[in-house]
Amino acid sequence: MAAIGIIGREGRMGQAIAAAVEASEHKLAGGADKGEDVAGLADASNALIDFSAPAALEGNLHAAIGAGIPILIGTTGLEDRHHRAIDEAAHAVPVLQTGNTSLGVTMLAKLVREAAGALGPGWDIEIVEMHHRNKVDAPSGTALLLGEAAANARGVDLADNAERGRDGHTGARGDGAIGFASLRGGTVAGEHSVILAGENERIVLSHVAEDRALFARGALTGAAWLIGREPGRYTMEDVLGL
Ligand SMILES: NC(=O)C1=CN([C@@H]2O[C@H](COP(=O)(O)OP(=O)(O)OC[C@H]3O[C@@H](n4cnc5c(N)ncnc54)[C@H](OP(=O)(O)O)[C@@H]3O)[C@@H](O)[C@H]2O)C=CC1
Ligand SMILES: O=C(O)C1=N[C@H](C(=O)O)C[C@H](O)C1
Repeated sequence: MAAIGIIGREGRMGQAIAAAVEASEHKLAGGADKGEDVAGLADASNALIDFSAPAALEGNLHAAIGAGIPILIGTTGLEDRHHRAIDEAAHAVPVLQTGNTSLGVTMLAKLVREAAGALGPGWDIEIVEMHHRNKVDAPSGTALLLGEAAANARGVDLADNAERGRDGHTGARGDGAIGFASLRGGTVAGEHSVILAGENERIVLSHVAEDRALFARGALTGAAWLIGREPGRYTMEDVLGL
């Protein structure tokens, strides 16, 4: 049994994770929200789960390092500097950062990698996502994760090939571009489609999250898996053995 600390405890995901902990063999060490004592929470926990905001990331990593415990980061909207901070922290403690903790999306990313690699850049890739009206970042972390999978399979940098937020007279899509489109509305937990468009045919690979409890269970599985590991940066593929 592990004591789990939740950063962003009062948020939508924080509440779902607390419910997942309640239903598991593990126990809740406590939670922290904006302005609260993350270092103290870390000292009382065997692992931290962070679903809060990018601005909180560096402090949360320091708290995990200070307590010598692993941290799973589900927060999205991260920038390059955040990823550098995660890489640095992973020298000291086990860290898992992912835009999506579900088994289904982890599998989808593998399928995207395989399809994008086999079909080559002649097939255009567009990634469409829809989320609830309160989501604050776009494209979603999952869309970017799927875009990374496609770019890796093609041996290119996503940053150099992404087309985000098209509007107005954009001109034709670039050769080898990976396009993103974001829809927001209602209570949608998370829907992602990766469209591979060739000559007169399309492949559409999709994932539908029916309830955010799914992400909460995945986050708890991941955090528990990290306990006792060597310092390093891990993925959901490592956790799920995919
Ligand atoms: N990886 C995955 O599988 C998933 C990732 N997510 C991501 O998780 C994050 C949270 O999503 P969601 O729960 O819907 O968002 P919410 O806005 O509902 O919750 C965020 C929580 O974090 C708190 N918070 C904000 N800033 C800080 C801070 N500096 N320190 C500590 N706590 C803080 C907020 O408090 P306050 O309201 O006071 O600001 C709030 O309680 C988002 O980035 C989202 O994209 C979501 C689902 C799945
Ligand atoms: O904010 C959300 O709700 C979600 N965020 C994650 C993302 O940005 O991909 C994962 C999930 O789709 C729900």
